[in-house]
Amino acid sequence: MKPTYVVIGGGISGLAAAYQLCRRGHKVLLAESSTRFGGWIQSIPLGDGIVYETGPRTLRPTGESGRSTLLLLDELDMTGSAIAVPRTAKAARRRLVCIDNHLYPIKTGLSAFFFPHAPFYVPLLSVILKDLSTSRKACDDESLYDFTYRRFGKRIADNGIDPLCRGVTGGDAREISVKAIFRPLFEAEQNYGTVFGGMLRKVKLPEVDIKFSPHGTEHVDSTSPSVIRSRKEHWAVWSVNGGLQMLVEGLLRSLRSHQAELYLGTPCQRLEFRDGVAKVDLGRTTIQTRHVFSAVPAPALAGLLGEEHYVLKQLLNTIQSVDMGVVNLEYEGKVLKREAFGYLVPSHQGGRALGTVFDTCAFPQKNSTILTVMLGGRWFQSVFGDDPSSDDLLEAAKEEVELRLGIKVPPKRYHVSLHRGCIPQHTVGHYERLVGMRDYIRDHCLPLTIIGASYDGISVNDCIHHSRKAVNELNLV
Ligand SMILES: Cc1cc2nc3c(=O)[nH]c(=O)nc-3n(C[C@H](O)[C@H](O)[C@H](O)COP(=O)(O)OP(=O)(O)OC[C@H]3O[C@@H](n4cnc5c(N)ncnc54)[C@H](O)[C@@H]3O)c2cc1C
Ligand SMILES: C=Cc1c2[nH]c(c1C)Cc1[nH]c(c(CCC(=O)O)c1C)Cc1[nH]c(c(C)c1CCC(=O)O)Cc1[nH]c(c(C)c1C=C)C2
Repeated sequence: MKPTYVVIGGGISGLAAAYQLCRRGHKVLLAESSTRFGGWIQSIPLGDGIVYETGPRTLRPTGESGRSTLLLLDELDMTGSAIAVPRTAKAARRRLVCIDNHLYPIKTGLSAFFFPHAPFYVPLLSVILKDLSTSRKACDDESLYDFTYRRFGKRIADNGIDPLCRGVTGGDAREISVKAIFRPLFEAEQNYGTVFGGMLRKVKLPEVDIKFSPHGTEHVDSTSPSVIRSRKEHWAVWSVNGGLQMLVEGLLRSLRSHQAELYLGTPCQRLEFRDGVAKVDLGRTTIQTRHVFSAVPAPALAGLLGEEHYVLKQLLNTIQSVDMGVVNLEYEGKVLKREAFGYLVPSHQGGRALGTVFDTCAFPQKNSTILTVMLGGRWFQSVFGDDPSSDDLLEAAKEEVELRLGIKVPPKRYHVSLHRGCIPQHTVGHYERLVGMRDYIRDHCLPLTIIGASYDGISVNDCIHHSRKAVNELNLV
């Protein structure tokens, strides 16, 4: 009889790992502490066909991990359920930055190249020249802000990179590792001296793509119908009909058909390792397994380990996450003056919002306009205190859309979420600490694999890709 492998955490990372284990013919037990699967992926259907996303909403089709998710969609027989925004659509292309309550599109055309425009106020040509004339600083890592300030100048760092970082990590570019967002740019400087020079050489040498890849080169099948479709139709971003939760449902269907044991309301309470066997304490029962996949946030895993693993616990506890208020606002008819993906607010503008997504520009829903205001992030405590109410968050979101978008009418419906610790912060030195964690696990022969947004990337694509890769790379019996 085959041994049962245990996965703890039923977010997308845990589900993807369990799915891959099942595909490889293994028996799986998946334990999730909450009352639902999906983790931060949560789509709320309102009954009349309208769906709100309270977590992720768009996926990129490109890159190794982007193609992994498309391949998964095909494997789940869900090829037809993808909904996509082409690169030519304003809802994908136009990303706005808010400065002094004005919304400026980030221009990349010829005029932006030669003439200064808000929000950068410098021609892009001078940004390139600054990079080409700045000498290399050899280092293992640097903050995203310091890197871009040094190579591209203050305006790009303050009005481009700082808001971009808020719009991806909810965090502060002065703390986030450049490798978390711009690893190819960082490596271009380290390997070739300048970013633009390095990127040009990368274009000429296809194998450099492999070198830049932070996590190896697993082949993803490019004959996948969804990958082919995404290229033919020039997808910029995509989602799933009915919301990203449908991807979770697809994985669950497959897991059930493989007789995986799926437990909700079952927190792992302790993890012990002895003689190459893991003891997983699930409260009601304790399971012994040859290998456990931890897909819970890093500090949650630290809390499960005994003091004998003090060094690993300390490393895991360095990966802290930020809190976010997410407020979905729905209006009757069209209330936006222009189509766009949404806007971001640089940190130097202060305020409580990180930015707002114009959901229905990308994916129209009936006659409604749906906006999602993202609040707080790294600044959550300082702007909302310890314990804001849903009303506080709703008021902050309504004030935000009135101030920046001129929307004075009350929303027809809304949904408020307070996501505690929702986005892990990959701060300067993260990837070196990650090596330390994996070395510890290997050197102590722990039958443990760490997967999830805390480690190798926060996007849904990265979570899926690295979970499946982790299963493939292990020599399981
Ligand atoms: C508001 C928001 C917007 C986002 N937007 C995007 C986007 O547009 N595109 C994109 O690609 N990504 C986006 N992301 C990021 C992405 O959604 C997450 O990084 C990803 O879903 C994390 O998945 P995970 O499975 O690694 O972790 P989680 O979703 O955190 O799952 C971990 C699971 O472990 C469970 N757990 C915790 N402790 C225990 C325990 N002791 N025992 C058992 N179970 C336990 C938790 O309940 C949870 O279900 C967004 C995230 C947020 C919060
Ligand atoms: C305003 C805050 C946030 C918005 N989305 C997120 C936050 C914190 C979370 C988030 N968004 C994306 C990812 C995945 C990153 C990835 O590597 O794919 C996460 C964790 C997608 C994303 N959002 C923006 C960009 C540039 C990306 C990368 C993929 C893509 O190009 O689409 C920018 C952005 N985020 C938000 C807005 C309003 C916005 C731009 C206007 C909301």
